Amino acid sequence: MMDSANDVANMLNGQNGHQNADMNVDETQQSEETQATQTADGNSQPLSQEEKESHLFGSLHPCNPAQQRLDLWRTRPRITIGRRGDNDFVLHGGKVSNLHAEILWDGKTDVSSCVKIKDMNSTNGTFINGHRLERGTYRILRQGNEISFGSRSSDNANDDYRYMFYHLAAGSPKTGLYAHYDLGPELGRGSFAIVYKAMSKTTGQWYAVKIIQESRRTGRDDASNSSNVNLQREIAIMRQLKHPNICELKDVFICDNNEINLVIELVEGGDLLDHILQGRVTSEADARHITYQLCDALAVSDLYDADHRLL
Ligand SMILES: Nc1ncnc2c1ncn2[C@@H]1O[C@H](COP(=O)(O)OP(=O)(O)OP(=O)(O)O)[C@@H](O)[C@H]1O
Repeated sequence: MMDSANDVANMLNGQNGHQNADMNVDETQQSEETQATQTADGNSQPLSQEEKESHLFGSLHPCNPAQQRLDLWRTRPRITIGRRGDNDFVLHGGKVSNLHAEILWDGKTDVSSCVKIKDMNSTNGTFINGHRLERGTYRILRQGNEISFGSRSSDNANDDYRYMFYHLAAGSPKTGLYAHYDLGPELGRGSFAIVYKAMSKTTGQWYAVKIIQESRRTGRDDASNSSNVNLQREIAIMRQLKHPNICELKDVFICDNNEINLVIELVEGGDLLDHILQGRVTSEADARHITYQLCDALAVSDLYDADHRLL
């Protein structure tokens, strides 16, 4: 059982060479030297940060320099946090409840890896990015979320138990969508897909990523040969479609779990339907202009015999 945040940090420094925010330069250098792998010719090579942290599913980095970094070990997928001594992490703040929150990891080490936090009916609340969780409820913890155990009091700087969450279980992806794109907020949902705003890691340019689940598209979990052939055909057609009123397909990723990720041109400004419902199409001339653009795009897609539902 880990007794306190300090004990955990000390243990990590001693046994695993993990660095605290307040570790001095000499100690840091020494820790990097001791964390080396032996190559065949006897030379040692420093471990990458990812290798050094391969025993962790996440870590909590304090915003308050008086606090220690909290490392979340893979061997302990359920971690309790609170003021009482029997918690995995003991935080002594006046606004921290005896049992304040728990953090749960689903044990996965690929991009589907998920970490969640539960507020354990704390008196002063658990906050994610400044928003208080309802007592006893859960949230998914995402990379970069700020977690606060109890609200920060303005008159006592030490009573600041805010931490930045790092999700380490999945490592950095080497292939697939997540190797090339960082996903941003959800843009919307359709019958088959959830669409996210996404940024190319190489160019910094924004796109829309349509994540299509096989089960939503075909009603089955496994991809049949015929549905795969149809999909490949549709993708081939979409790649060829070039029209100012059709979002250009930039990239396609087909995952092992039959999920399909389409990276397409981002169109900002919202849905046409919302536009109409909000009364922003006011004149016949507006309606004519929109209808013309729709028909023009459909005419081009018809030339390729494309499936309009996928467009
Ligand atoms: N290229 C894009 N740029 C910006 N937002 C998009 C883009 N594509 C889709 N969206 C948003 O995502 C939502 C879902 O899109 P999707 O294409 O999956 O479904 P749909 O065409 O709206 O509905 P259905 O699947 O029922 O035909 C859209 O309503 C829109 O808000």
